[in-house]
Amino acid sequence: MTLRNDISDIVLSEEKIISLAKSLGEKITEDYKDKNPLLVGLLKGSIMFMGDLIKYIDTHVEIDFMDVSSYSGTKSSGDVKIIKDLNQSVEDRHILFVEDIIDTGQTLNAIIDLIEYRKAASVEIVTLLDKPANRKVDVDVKYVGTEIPDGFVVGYGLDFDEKYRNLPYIGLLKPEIYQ
Ligand SMILES: O=P(O)(O)OC[C@H]1O[C@H](OP(=O)(O)OP(=O)(O)O)[C@H](O)[C@@H]1O
Ligand code: HPA
Ligand SMILES: [Mg+2]
Repeated sequence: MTLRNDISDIVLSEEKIISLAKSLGEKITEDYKDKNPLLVGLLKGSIMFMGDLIKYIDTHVEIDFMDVSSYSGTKSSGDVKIIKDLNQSVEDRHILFVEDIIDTGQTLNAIIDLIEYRKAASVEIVTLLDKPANRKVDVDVKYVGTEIPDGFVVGYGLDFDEKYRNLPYIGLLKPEIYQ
């Protein structure tokens, strides 16, 4: 048995992910020229997307990470825990959050309030995946790779119970794996 056996459909191939990262990177390059933005990846899901995205940004950027978590299995507890905070001040910095997926919206909603309170010059979000069907709180997302329908996806950083992050594509997890 391979990991592929647990996936019913490939939602985004490796090639498609790279082409989305490239077009998002080009837009970000235009919008952030000479602003030296701080790209903040939310661990752990954003690891692969951060790595690919920054290759296509052709202006100076800095990167940092926050570790936040609210999921147990396929369900958000709604309680967003900060496990690791930023290593630096965001005051007067242009902050761009880098996310793998926006689902209920609760993770970013909680973190954006905190970063605005810390007096960032601007705060925007880039996400590879947007799953609007499941939204519980509104989040204003400036850069979206692609929208996906409802269903629990894994791979390319996204997990189910810490597994499947290492798949090089985004796949729909078979319901029998988590039910
Ligand atoms: O919009 P939401 O419903 O809040 O879901 C999105 C968040 O959930 C996942 O993180 P998770 O809490 O599973 O932590 P992880 O990145 O370490 O897997 C994902 O990586 C996003 O950060
Ligand atoms: O569909 C998903 N898959 C993995 N992690 C997630 N976190 C929010 N939604 C998802
Ligand atoms: Mg997770």
